[in-house]
This record gives sequence, C-alpha cells and structure tokens, in this order.
Amino acid sequence: MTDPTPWTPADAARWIAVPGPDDDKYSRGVLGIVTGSDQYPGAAVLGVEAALRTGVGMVRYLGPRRATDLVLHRRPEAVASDGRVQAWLLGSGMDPVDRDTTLMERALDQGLPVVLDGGALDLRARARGPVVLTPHYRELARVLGADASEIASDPAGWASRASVELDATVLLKGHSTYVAGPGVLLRVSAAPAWLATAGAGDALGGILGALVATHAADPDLPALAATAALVHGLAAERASAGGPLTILDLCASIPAVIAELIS
Ligand SMILES: NC(=O)C1=CN([C@@H]2O[C@H](COP(=O)(O)OP(=O)(O)OC[C@H]3O[C@@H](n4cnc5c(N)ncnc54)[C@H](O)[C@@H]3O)[C@@H](O)[C@H]2O)[C@@H](O)CC1
Ligand SMILES: Nc1ncnc2c1ncn2[C@@H]1O[C@H](COP(=O)(O)OP(=O)(O)O)[C@@H](O)[C@H]1O
Repeated sequence: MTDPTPWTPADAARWIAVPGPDDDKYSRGVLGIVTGSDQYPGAAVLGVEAALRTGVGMVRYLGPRRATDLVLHRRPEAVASDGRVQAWLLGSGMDPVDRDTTLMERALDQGLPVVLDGGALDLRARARGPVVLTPHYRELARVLGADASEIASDPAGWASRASVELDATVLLKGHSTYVAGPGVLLRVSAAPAWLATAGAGDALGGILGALVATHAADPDLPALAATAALVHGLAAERASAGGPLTILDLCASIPAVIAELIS
C-alpha cells in the first residue's frame, strides 16, 4: 500500500464552491439531511448548523418531530419539507433499529451522491449513486465485522481495505483522519485532540454534506471528504485556541476558516 498523501489547505481551497453573481439558492446546491432521532435530536441540530455554516443553497431537513422542532428553533433557514435535492446526508444520531428506513431507501434510490454516517453506515449496498462513509474505528469494525483495535493500529490500511470492500469512499475518523477512494489515500491531521468530544462527528457530516451538495454535478468524493476533514479540523483549532471547545463554537468558526482558505 502507498503512503497516505497529506491534504493541505491549498488542496482544500480548490474544493470550496464560491457563488457568483448568477447563482441562486438552487444553482448552488440543495442538501437533504435525514439525521437525528428522538434519542439523539442534538445530532440533527449540529449537522444542519455545520452544513449551513459551510455554505449551501438550501438544507432540507427531514426527521422526527422533536428533532425537527429543535432544528428549526436553532436554524429557521432550514426547510423541513421534502423536495428536490442534489445530495443526501443520512444517519448521524440514529440507531439502526430506530430509523425511518423507508425514507432513507427512497433517498438512496435517487442515484444522488450520499454521505452515510452513524446509523446509516449499513445501508451502503442500497445506494444507487456514489457513496462516502464516515465511520469511526468502532463503527468501521461493525460494518466490516473486524476488530476495532486492529483498525486503530492501522487506520490507513483499514481505510483502504474498507474502500475496496465497500466500493465507496471511506473517511475514517480519528486524531488523523484517513480518506480512501479508488487509487487514492489521503491523510488529514489538522485537528487538536480537544476535538475528541461528543457531537464532533455530527458536525463533520454536515460540513461534508454541504461540500458534496455544492459539487454534486461532478463529485470527487475523496477530495471533498478530505476537504471536509480539513475545514472541520481548522475550525476546531480556531474554536479551541489551545483549550476546550464546544461543537457549536466549532460551527461558528467554519465561515472564517473557509474565507481564509479561499483568500
Ligand atoms: N448530540 C448527539 O445527539 C450525539 C449523538 N450521538 C449518537 O450516539 C450514538 C452512539 O455513538 P457512539 O459514537 O458513541 O458509538 P460507539 O460505537 O462509539 O459506542 C457504542 C456504545 O458503547 C458505549 N461506550 C463505548 N465506550 C464507552 C466508554 N468509554 N464509556 C462508556 N460507554 C462507552 C456507549 O454506550 C456507546 O453508546 C450514535 O447514534 C451517535 O449518532 C453521538 O454522535 C454523540 C453526540
Ligand atoms: N484525539 C483526537 N484528535 C483530533 N480529532 C479527533 C480525536 N478524536 C476524535 N477526533 C475527531 O472528532 C470527530 C469525532 O467523531 P465521532 O467519533 O463520530 O463522534 P460523535 O459521534 O460523538 O459525533 C471526528 O471528526 C474525529 O476525527
């Protein structure tokens, strides 16, 4: 296996879709989000918040009543109705036994690019479009029927193996994040260890979903996934400033990180 290639801010800058004077909300891209549950409604709030902060024409959020209420309370910009989208983010904050599988399968049937997280990681085979999965070590172990400690001891190798086995782009989360796709293995090491806090992955899903929706015509999923991890890590660094951080503070730092990347 080849050594992972470090993904740099200069690489990431090429994957930020900057709107022009002729753009409108639909031409920029619409992200459909099916995340959260009665048990974990906060994950839905964090993913929507992160997607909007990353920049996207519109977020459509579809989820249980309580999660929808919390999302709209925090972000009235989100549209809580079904409709056309350019990409999907599915599964953060969801237990596979407690999800709206019909809604997810309808999304997966559309052949659009899709980000699968948390409780939707097992739905890879149902997707008809390009897929990026965003597991942490224990989640990847469950998906592959492997041992989590083996994955932790060789994350780059397991990300590559998983990408081949699942025929998908795999973003394997950790202190360094590895992104594997066909013939490519990227490493992102931008994040402080303070980022190891609940909800961090939900925000990453939102950032990646927004980047995919704004490049849906020609989604280079490994490049977009590595860019998401880099933006996430830099936003964490900014929110942390050497100390602890909260995920809403991370989200609030995303616009400045993106402005600096494209400056
Ligand atoms: N704000 C939110 O609503 C959040 C929701 N989350 C959801 O929480 C669920 C579980 O996700 P995880 O990433 O934790 O799943 P993991 O696969 O890491 O862990 C599974 C379970 O193992 C147990 N466990 C593991 N390590 C433990 C430890 N050191 N001490 C105590 N218990 C431990 C916990 O009961 C945990 O639920 C997912 O559905 C996820 O989406 C998390 O994303 C955290 C934030
Ligand atoms: N020690 C660490 N240093 C830097 N980043 C980390 C560390 N541990 C976890 N992360 C990052 O934090 C996020 C955690 O995501 P995840 O495990 O899905 O958490 P959650 O389910 O609580 O949201 C990932 O982006 C991961 O790369």
